[in-house]
Amino acid sequence: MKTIDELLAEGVAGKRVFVRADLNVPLDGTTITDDGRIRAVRPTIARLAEAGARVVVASHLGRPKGAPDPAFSLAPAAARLGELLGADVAFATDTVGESARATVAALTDGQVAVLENLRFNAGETSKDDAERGAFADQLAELADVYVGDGFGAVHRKHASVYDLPARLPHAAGDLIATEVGVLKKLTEDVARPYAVVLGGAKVSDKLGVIDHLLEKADRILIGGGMAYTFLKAKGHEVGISLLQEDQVPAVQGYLKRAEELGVEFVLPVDVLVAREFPDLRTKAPANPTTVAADAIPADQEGLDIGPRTRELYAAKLADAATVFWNGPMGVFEHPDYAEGTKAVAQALVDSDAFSVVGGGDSAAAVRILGFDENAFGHISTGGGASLEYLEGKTLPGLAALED
Ligand SMILES: Nc1ncnc2c1ncn2[C@@H]1O[C@H](COP(=O)(O)OP(=O)(O)O)[C@@H](O)[C@H]1O
Ligand SMILES: O=C(OP(=O)(O)O)[C@H](O)COP(=O)(O)O
Repeated sequence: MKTIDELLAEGVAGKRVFVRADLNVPLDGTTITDDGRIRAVRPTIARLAEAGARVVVASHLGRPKGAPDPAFSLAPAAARLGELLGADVAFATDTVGESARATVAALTDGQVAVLENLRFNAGETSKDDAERGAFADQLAELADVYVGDGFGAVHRKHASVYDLPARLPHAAGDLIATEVGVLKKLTEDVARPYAVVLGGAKVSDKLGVIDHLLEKADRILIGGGMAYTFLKAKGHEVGISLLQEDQVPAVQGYLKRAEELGVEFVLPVDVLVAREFPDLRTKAPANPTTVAADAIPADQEGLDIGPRTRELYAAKLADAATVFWNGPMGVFEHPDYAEGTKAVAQALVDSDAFSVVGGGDSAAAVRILGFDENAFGHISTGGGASLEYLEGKTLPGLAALED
């Protein structure tokens, strides 16, 4: 892959450089609750701008349905990027339309613009090659050079990630270079015991990676929304908790194979439950109750691991030499459900293990809950992306950057 250093050596002054970033930051209304992903890509954008490029930054935010939706606007992220760069950042109110074309045409050397959310266009995520290609053609008109630096999205075969770099001279940004450098070590030479902690809400996306992790990890700890499909697979009722019913047979297969391979699966022994999902805006008290993991009431939802599970997980992480963690243990955005995630973060801080925390929300959780980023081996901007990298899969957004 061509690096930013090589690109700068060739000269970018006056060129329109398209930077595919991952500015998918957590928002409370229009307030960014954690700007880690913007800070992570800032150096690449700054270096290009300082070298006189006309930088066109593009990203997705959330999962809008292929049409404009103000709740998923990138305007707050563009404003924050401007603050971090200490420069005016222009914002196009569409992605490939009149506003984008005019905004890019008005850029002078060294200036930065952000386009509106790529996923406001159905072509971005389409499974149809022609539809994605047509959108990539429109994006290609806005740039002379492509820089891939949205590590969190490199596992997505999307127009801006996969099809666009095929249409323009391309290079990998500094963030992708750093992320791949750290994760590569975990695939080559991992100190044991190697523990993997999985949680979060993107259950269907991430259950599949377990199949491969069984070959790599010594211990797999399951929490967050992921836990309930496992508890169901063990024959327990999970009430109205997040459940991937169609994956239950696959999970039963993982549990069986783990036993055969001598991989230890650690599941919650107790959970915090409530009748309703908490209000994340008002943070009104949720008054959860603690129940055994095999006694979740039919009308209640599991929203965090319980106190006995916190202790169990801390003990299972204490003697690990390597830990990879993706996915919060509970709905950490609400204080009543943050203790499980805090306990795992604290266990990593306390242990001597080399720890990698990956994922937009997991990385945000660690910072929002007050932990020092430097207490972890590496905080990755990608959850699904790093899991699929560790799985050994060819990631579309990395393959597309090869020479
Ligand atoms: N038991 C649960 N039920 C529903 N959502 C959960 C549960 N536990 C955690 N979550 C949610 O998971 C989200 C993060 O999941 P995910 O996107 O998979 O992680 P990451 O961004 O770190 O890869 C958080 O917003 C959190 O509130
Ligand atoms: O947040 C992201 O991934 P992550 O939650 O796995 O870290 C990326 O921005 C990718 O988003 P997507 O999972 O909607 O494609």
